[in-house]
Amino acid sequence: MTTKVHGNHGDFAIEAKGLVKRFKSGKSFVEVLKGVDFDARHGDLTMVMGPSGSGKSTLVATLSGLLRPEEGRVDMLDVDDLWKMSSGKIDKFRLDHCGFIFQGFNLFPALTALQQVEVVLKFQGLSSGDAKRRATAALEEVGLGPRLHQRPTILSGGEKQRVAIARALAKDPQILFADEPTSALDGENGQIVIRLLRRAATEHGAAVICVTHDPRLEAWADRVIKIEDGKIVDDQRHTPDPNAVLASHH
Ligand SMILES: Nc1ncnc2c1ncn2[C@@H]1O[C@H](COP(=O)(O)OP(=O)(O)OP(=O)(O)O)[C@@H](O)[C@H]1O
Repeated sequence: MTTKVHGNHGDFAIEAKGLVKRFKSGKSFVEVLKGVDFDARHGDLTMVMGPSGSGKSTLVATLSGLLRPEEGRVDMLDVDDLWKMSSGKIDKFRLDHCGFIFQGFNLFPALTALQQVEVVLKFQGLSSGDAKRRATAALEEVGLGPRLHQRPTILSGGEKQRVAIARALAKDPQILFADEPTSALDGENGQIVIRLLRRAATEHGAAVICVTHDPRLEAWADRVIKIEDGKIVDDQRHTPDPNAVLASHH
C-alpha cells in the first residue's frame, strides 16, 4: 500500500510561501507568523521544533486549512492556493487527504476503539463493511488488535494515542499532521508513537509534519525545521535512525 501521490508539486506535498498570521491583542495586533516559507516532501518525516509560543501550532493550522493566514499562499497536492478555495472545499480536502494527531487524543468517550476509526471512514463515504475492515486493519497495524472493543476510559494514554494514529492512518492520508503527539506519554509509549509516524512516512509515503518540543525525536526525522518568534531560523536534513531508542525499557 502506498500513498505516494504526486500532485502538481513534484516531490512536495506542501509548498507554502510568505505566511503571515496576526492575532488581535487589545487594540493592536500580534504577528505570530512573520512571512514563513515552508515545504514538506512525500515520504519525509519533517519535524517542526521551537520554543513555546514561537508559532508552531499556528503554522500547522494555516498549512492544514484550519486557520486562514492574513498573507501568503499554501499549495498542497493538486491544489494551488488552498486559501482561495471555499471553506466547504477546504474541509473536503482536509477530510480526503489529511490526517491529524494531537496531544490530547481527541477520542469520543462513548465509542470503542473500532468505532472511533470506523466513524471517520463512514463519514468519508465508505460502506459499513469496508469501514470495519479498514478500521480493523489500521488498529492491528498499531498493535491494538486485542483492544478493538474497548472504550477510551479503560485504555492507557499510549493506547489512546495509538487509536488516534490508527484513525488518522486508516484513510491512508497523503499528509499527516501531528502536534506534540508524544508529550502526554512516557518514553516507552512515546517511542511506539514516533516509530509509527516514521512508518507512515517510509511505508505509506505520507508527508508527516510533526510539531514537537522533544529534541530526542529528531533521531527519527528526515528533516528538522526550527522556528523562533514566527520565523524559520534553521532547516536541516538528517539521516533518520528508525531503530533509535527514546527511553530505556523497564
Ligand atoms: N487564537 C489566538 N488568539 C490570540 N493569540 C493566539 C491565538 N492562537 C495563538 N496565539 C498566540 O500566538 C503565539 C503562538 O502560538 P502557537 O500556539 O502557534 O505557539 P507554539 O509554538 O505552538 O507554542 P506551544 O509550543 O506552547 O504549543 C502565542 O503567543 C499565542 O498566545
